[in-house]
Amino acid sequence: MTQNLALSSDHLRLPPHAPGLRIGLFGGSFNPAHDGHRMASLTALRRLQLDRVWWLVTPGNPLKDNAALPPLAQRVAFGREIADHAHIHVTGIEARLRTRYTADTLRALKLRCPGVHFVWLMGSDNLASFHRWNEWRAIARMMPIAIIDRPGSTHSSVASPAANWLSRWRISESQGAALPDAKPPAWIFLHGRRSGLSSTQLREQAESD
Ligand SMILES: Nc1ncnc2c1ncn2[C@@H]1O[C@H](COP(=O)(O)OP(=O)(O)OP(=O)(O)O)[C@@H](O)[C@H]1O
Ligand SMILES: O=C(O)c1ccc[n+]([C@@H]2O[C@H](COP(=O)([O-])O)[C@@H](O)[C@H]2O)c1
Repeated sequence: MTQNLALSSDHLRLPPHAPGLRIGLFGGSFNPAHDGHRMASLTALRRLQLDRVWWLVTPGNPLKDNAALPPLAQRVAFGREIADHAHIHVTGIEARLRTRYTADTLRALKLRCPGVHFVWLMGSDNLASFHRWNEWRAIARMMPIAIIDRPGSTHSSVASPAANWLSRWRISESQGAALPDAKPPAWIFLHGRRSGLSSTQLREQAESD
């Protein structure tokens, strides 16, 4: 079988999609998934008027030590239990795409899903370190971005090098519904109900039990 056939859309088992749909892409280690991920997804669904959010459970964040990362299938299965929502699809698609860097994943998804209005979603802690990601400016040119506020990183994120570079393309929070149709670069910072939950905290709790 050729590489192309191996990577055909059917084989990739992408969640249902169609031209015109508005889909938020929420990448993460999900080690483990928690209610903060769910709350952030619900905020994005509502405020950006998305049709779906796909959780892209990474085989391994390229900037993290993944030696102790549980298997992808386990993190996806638990993610599905936590998400428990008709409009949130939890997938390990990066393993099937054989991509690790977000820029490569987004390029591959755009190619395979023509006409879909994708938005990259991330918590504010990730905006604070976004300038360390591979091809981060290219990511911002590929699709609109929505940042979801998270306790502990509100100020560091908006003062970060990436936020500084992106500042001229920031749209007002009241314009969330327009973001999925906006020509990138375009981004928004969503404030609202926040969750202080983190996977680190849950792993530490599990270790001390
Ligand atoms: N409580 C939260 N509120 C908003 N966004 C969150 C929250 N927790 C995680 N996120 C976002 O979800 C995405 C995936 O995060 P990840 O799976 O690394 O969870 P985490 O809790 O940050 O994990 P860890 O503590 O191991 O770093 C990231 O964009 C992250 O910013
Ligand atoms: O592409 C990169 O360089 C890159 C660097 C750091 C993180 N990411 C992605 O950011 C998402 C959040 O990662 P994490 O581990 O903070 O949940 C996840 O999809 C990672 O693959 C991507």
